[in-house]
Amino acid sequence: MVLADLTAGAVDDAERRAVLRPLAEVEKAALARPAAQDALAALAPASRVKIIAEVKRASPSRGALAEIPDPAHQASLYETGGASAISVLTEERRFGGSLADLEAVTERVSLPVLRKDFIATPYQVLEARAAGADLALLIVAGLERRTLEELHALVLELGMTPLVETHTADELETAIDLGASLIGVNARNLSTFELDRDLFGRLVDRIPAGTVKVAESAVLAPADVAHYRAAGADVVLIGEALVTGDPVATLQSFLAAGDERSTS
Ligand SMILES: O=P(O)(O)OC[C@@H](O)[C@@H](O)c1c[nH]c2ccccc12
Repeated sequence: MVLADLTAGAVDDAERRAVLRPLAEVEKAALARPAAQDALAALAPASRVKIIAEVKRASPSRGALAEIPDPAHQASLYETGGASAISVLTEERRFGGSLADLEAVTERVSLPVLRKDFIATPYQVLEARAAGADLALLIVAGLERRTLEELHALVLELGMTPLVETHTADELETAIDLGASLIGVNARNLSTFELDRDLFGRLVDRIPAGTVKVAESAVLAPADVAHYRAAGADVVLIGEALVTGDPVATLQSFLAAGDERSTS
């Protein structure tokens, strides 16, 4: 199973980092940071769709996407283009990211920043905060229930916002049980890499009012943003289209597409 491999690899890499930088040290750095931003407020439902713009060099399903020699510059273009938050892929093996990318981005932009990785240990959550992240991704499919609960609690304890990612009705139920305030539905199955752009629309009615709803992946054109917005997305998370095209112009056209009233 691919998701299990990705998670095992990410945990392995974190264990290697922990040899050089023990947990107590990272914890100290995490607690010394100024408070995390209120990402939930930044992503709250509004008259306009909001975008989490992702810094992403590659992916196992799409291969190499963009070099991104200066991730902080890329993120600052996202800020200029009207993004509401930034996502930084820190997984090294298949996505070509790093914690250094995350740190560079949090130093440069004033928007809330998400650590996008296969987080499965408290160490990785502490690393996220120590690097200045305001949000941390937790993928329901990749985690045992107890671990998910522990990590969710730790993210909150550190003042960050968990983005709880789901891909099935069962996973969504788990996210809701957890009390997640920010729930994502990923159109991409992380084990088969198949895409289902209509999944968000099929699951959205199960998400309780008061939860911020994020549609993740598969936005390549303005019409895809309009599609997710019409289905009820408060926020859309976009990577590939922003790293392969002009980030500012693309964001502006995507935000405008979200304004269009659906006729169906
Ligand atoms: O590049 P896209 O199709 O716009 O997708 C962005 C984002 O949703 C995707 O990178 C993603 C969603 N969930 C993840 C979990 C791990 C790694 C990556 C992801």
